[in-house]
Amino acid sequence: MNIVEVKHLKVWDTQTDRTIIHDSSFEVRQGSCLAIVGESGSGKSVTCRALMRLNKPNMRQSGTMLFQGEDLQLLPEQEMRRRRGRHLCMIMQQGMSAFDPSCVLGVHIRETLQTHYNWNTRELERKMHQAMERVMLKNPKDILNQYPHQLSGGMLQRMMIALALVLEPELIIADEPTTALDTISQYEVLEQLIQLRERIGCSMIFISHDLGVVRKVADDVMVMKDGSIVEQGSIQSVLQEPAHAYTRYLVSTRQELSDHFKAIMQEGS
Ligand SMILES: Nc1ncnc2c1ncn2[C@@H]1O[C@H](COP(=O)(O)OP(=O)(O)OP(=O)(O)O)[C@@H](O)[C@H]1O
Repeated sequence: MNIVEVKHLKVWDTQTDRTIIHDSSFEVRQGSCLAIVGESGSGKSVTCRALMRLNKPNMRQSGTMLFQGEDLQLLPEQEMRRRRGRHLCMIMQQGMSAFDPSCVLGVHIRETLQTHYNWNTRELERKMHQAMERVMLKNPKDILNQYPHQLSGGMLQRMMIALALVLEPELIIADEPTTALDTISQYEVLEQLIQLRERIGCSMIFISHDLGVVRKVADDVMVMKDGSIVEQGSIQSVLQEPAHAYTRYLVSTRQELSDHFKAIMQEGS
C-alpha cells in the first residue's frame, strides 16, 4: 500500500512563467523511506514543499497528490493546516527557518502542540521534555527558554526531531537535514532520524546529496535533474545498475570519493 501517490505534479513560477517541476509522478510505500537525490536546483525541495503546500505564493502547482488516499491538492487551506505537523511533518534544511525567531522555543512548541492535541500544559511539557531527552538534549527546561538564534544548527535539528517524536506524524519529510552540520553532528542527527522512524513507524521522504547517507536510510530512491525525475526504483537496483547517465555520474563520484578515502586510510596504516 502507498501512503503517498503523486501524479503529474507540475510546479511553475507565475512571476517568470518558468516551469520548475515538469511532470512528476512517484509513490512512497507505507512504512518505507524514499530518498530524493539530484544536483542543486534540480527541484527536490520544491517537490517536497509542493506536497506540504508550502511553496511561496508566486508558485502554482497542479496534479494529484494523494496522502492516505486523500488528494491534498483539493483540501481547503484550513484543512491542510490541520494535516501539517500532526500527519505530515517537514524537518527543514535550516533549523532557524523552522522556528519563530521572535519567541522562545517553548512558546512556539506549546502553540504547535496545542493546535493538534488537547493536552494541558503539564502533560505537554512532560511529553516534550521526554522527547528532548531521547534526542540527547539535556536540560530541556533551559533550552525551551531560549530563542532559536541562541542554539546551534545541530540543536535546532534535534528540536525538530523531538517535536516530530511528540507529534507522531505518519509521514516525515527530511530536507537535507544534515547539510548544515559538522560530521559528528551529521552522524548523530542521522541516527536520531533512523530511530525516530523505528519508534513511531512512520514513512519518510529523505532529500540528500549524499549517496552514502541515502544507502543507509532509504528503501527506494528517485533521481531528479532539471525539474524532472530521470530514474526511480529500489536503492539496490538504482545504485547497482544505474540506467541514466546522470545517476551513473552520481554513483561514480561517490565511488571516487570512497576509493580516495580508502587510499588515504591505507597510506596512513
Ligand atoms: N520561491 C521561488 N520562486 C521562484 N523559483 C524558485 C523558488 N524556490 C525555488 N525556486 C527555483 O526552483 C528550482 C528548484 O529549486 P529547489 O530548491 O527545489 O532545488 P533543490 O534540488 O532542492 O536544490 P538544493 O539541493 O540546492 O536544495 C531552482 O531553480 C530554484 O531557483
